[in-house]
Amino acid sequence: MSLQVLSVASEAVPWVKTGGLADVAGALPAALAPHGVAMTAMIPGYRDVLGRLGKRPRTAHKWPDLFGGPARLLAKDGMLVLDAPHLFDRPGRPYGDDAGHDWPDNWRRFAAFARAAADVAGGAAKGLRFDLLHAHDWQAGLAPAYLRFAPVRPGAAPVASVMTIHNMAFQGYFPAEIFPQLGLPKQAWAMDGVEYHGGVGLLKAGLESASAITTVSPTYAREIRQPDFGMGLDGLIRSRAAQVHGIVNGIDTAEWDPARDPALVQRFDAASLAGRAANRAALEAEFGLAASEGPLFIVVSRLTWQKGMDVLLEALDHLVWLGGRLALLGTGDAALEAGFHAAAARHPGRIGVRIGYDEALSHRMQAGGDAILVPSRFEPCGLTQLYGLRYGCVPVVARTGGLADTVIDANVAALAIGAATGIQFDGITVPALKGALDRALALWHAPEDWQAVQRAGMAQDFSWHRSAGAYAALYRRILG
Ligand SMILES: Nc1ncnc2c1ncn2[C@@H]1O[C@H](COP(=O)(O)OP(=O)(O)O[C@H]2O[C@H](CO)[C@@H](O)[C@H](O)[C@H]2O)[C@@H](O)[C@H]1O
Repeated sequence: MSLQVLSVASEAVPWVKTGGLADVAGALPAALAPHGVAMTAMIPGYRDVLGRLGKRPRTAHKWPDLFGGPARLLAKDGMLVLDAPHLFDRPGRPYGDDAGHDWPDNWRRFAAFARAAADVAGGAAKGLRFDLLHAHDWQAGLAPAYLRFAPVRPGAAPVASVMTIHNMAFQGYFPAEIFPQLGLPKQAWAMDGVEYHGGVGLLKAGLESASAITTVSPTYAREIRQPDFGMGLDGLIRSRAAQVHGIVNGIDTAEWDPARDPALVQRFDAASLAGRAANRAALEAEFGLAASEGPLFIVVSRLTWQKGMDVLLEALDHLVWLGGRLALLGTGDAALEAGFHAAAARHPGRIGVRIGYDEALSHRMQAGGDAILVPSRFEPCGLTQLYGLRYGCVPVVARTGGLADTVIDANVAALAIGAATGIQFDGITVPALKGALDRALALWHAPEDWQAVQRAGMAQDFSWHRSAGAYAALYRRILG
């Protein structure tokens, strides 16, 4: 019989997405099915999600009072949605208002979500049975802690859990005053419980309590043992090193398939790379860029410090000087948004900027761009370089985290054996990035090498199959 796993995440495609977590949480259930794992995803009932649930979802469970109001568990198409209007039915975004301020009650919203998930995994909802709970990021971090410290059925065999870190920078840290309201027993207030630097750490609680920890690439799993990357939790990661696993993300190869993608002006594959030209011309028109002999770089990213966007800004004059152009799509820090607008004004026809979130445009950019820039300071896995590889858009990436694990640098040896798939550089500094751009231009001016790199990237298998198998094996190991 299949293993029954409850996946608990604050976002999942196609329902709600602010970043890569949604891609992964959305893809895992289908990816795990061939490995004998029946995964059910549980997400919060944000207003948009409820609006799109359609008619007559089944009510699978009710809580008369879940952290201050009634709540229901809705089941629809194999997915579970926590309908708790006092926590999730409001305008704005999943974690904050439209102006970008976090909701002040985020601790309560996600403690309730985690409590409900632990209840469901523990067998509270009639007809739903689970062998294991898989929690993603801080928003689900308390779920393993509830299973450990306050199970719905005290005395029953504890439900096993996995805690996945998609980004160590977001830890869900709240003041100590919330602790008495979490419904956890006193012994949970401990170094190896939820206490963290005198407050409550939601991700920390999950990392201490889960049966195993995963992160989304082997290199990041190693990096977070170091203070620079562990961001305060490196000691914990070192102490649990035997239970920490790096499993690289896959991508949805049906959604991201240049031979079938409905968003593209012209579809193509590795044998018909010339088909990219029409996509490139369309992209130039869309971004107001002048045609040129040089490569068209793209960026699809949150505009943040993590993504090295401040460093990129400082390298843009060099990029243009080299004969390159840039089309950028992203949202994030106001100062960075303003900086990219200013760069576009300084280099009309050379730099085009679109501030916003646009899924279809991101597909057109991967199809029409020549190279994608990912100069992240840290990157647990990264998905946009994987989309780039699949679309023949050569990744130029920092050698960190999942970027180090998924791109093969076009050094002389790798080029000689046809293995190179992109360009990597060390250290997120302006000179290092400029050096990478110099190398990209040199490769661009050797068209045979460039195309070999494109084709080698497109030949890689980044489907979920292997990684889903690794998750399935981990679940089985935990359950003995
Ligand atoms: N303006 C925009 N318009 C359209 N689409 C946009 C967009 N900005 C971003 N995206 C899309 O959002 C996703 C971002 O995923 P990433 O993995 O690159 O980073 P993120 O930091 O969000 O995820 C975290 O979790 C994921 C999943 O584990 C890790 O890969 C990653 O390293 C970690 O930081 C991609 O699908 C990208 O195409």
